[in-house]
Amino acid sequence: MKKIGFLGPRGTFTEMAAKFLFPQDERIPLKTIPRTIDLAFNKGTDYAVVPIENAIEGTVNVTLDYLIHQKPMPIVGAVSIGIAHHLLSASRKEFASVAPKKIISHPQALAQCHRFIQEHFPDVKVEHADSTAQAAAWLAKHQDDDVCVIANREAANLYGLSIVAEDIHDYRENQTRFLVVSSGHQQEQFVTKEPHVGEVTTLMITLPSDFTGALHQVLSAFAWRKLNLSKIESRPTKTGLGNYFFIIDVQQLMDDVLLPGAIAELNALGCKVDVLGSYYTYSDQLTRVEK
Ligand SMILES: O=C(O)C(=O)C[C@]1(C(=O)O)C=C[C@@H](O)C=C1
Repeated sequence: MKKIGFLGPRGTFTEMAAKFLFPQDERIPLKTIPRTIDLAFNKGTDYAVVPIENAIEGTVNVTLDYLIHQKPMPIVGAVSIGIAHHLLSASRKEFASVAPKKIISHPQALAQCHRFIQEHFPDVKVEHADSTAQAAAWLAKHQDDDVCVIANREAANLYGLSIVAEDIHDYRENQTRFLVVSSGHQQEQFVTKEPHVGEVTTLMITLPSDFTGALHQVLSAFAWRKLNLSKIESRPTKTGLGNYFFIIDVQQLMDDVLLPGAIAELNALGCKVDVLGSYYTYSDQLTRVEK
């Protein structure tokens, strides 16, 4: 049995992702995303499951930055999970009579429900929690009728809270992608019964200095080889204003010819290229049953 660290407590979306890929393994809830990554880095777990990107709100910067700048570890898998947010209260009420003074949740969840909050509770104080389930656990403990939290159905059930508004995320097709990173402790590739839905190699590309047409040249190394890209993102190197690197997802596993050729071409241009991982992707959309 493997040890899988995830952003806890029980009832987070990250737990759903970890359970989907590792239903039989020991899942260990951690308080924050950095702590989840730290424990795997220090070989306290075999794998960490961490959110990386949401369809509405974009990149989970803390995950990306922490993995790149603090604790680099190979990405060995990714899974997309359908995300449905609900408004929860300590006591059962009609939505019309819900009048919280405060709404608590994870910043990503609050951002994904921004329009709902603006429309129904424009003057209510919004407070950040380490995770959606952590906000739910707090409300279960404090039974405060002036507070609502945003979390999933699993958290409502686990912590005995009532759903006072369902599906409050601003866009219907809401999904979050989670990465599986390896402590390098066991074999890097993990085994799952789920069929994979895609293949990705994630590259981090640092340009030598800002030169004209740099991004164009980087992209053409992939384009003429017909290497399909599914994501390109720039993040600050944190070495000074205007210094960026690119994270690029190529839609295939590392091979012997095309990707090494593209990397050699980028190296010849003076770019530094790090392979952050080459892995299968999974999705719960094939198997998910709407509740
Ligand atoms: O708070 C949770 O339940 C999480 O698993 C974190 C997280 C995130 O960081 O994006 C995961 C999925 C949703 O996008 C909202 C929150």
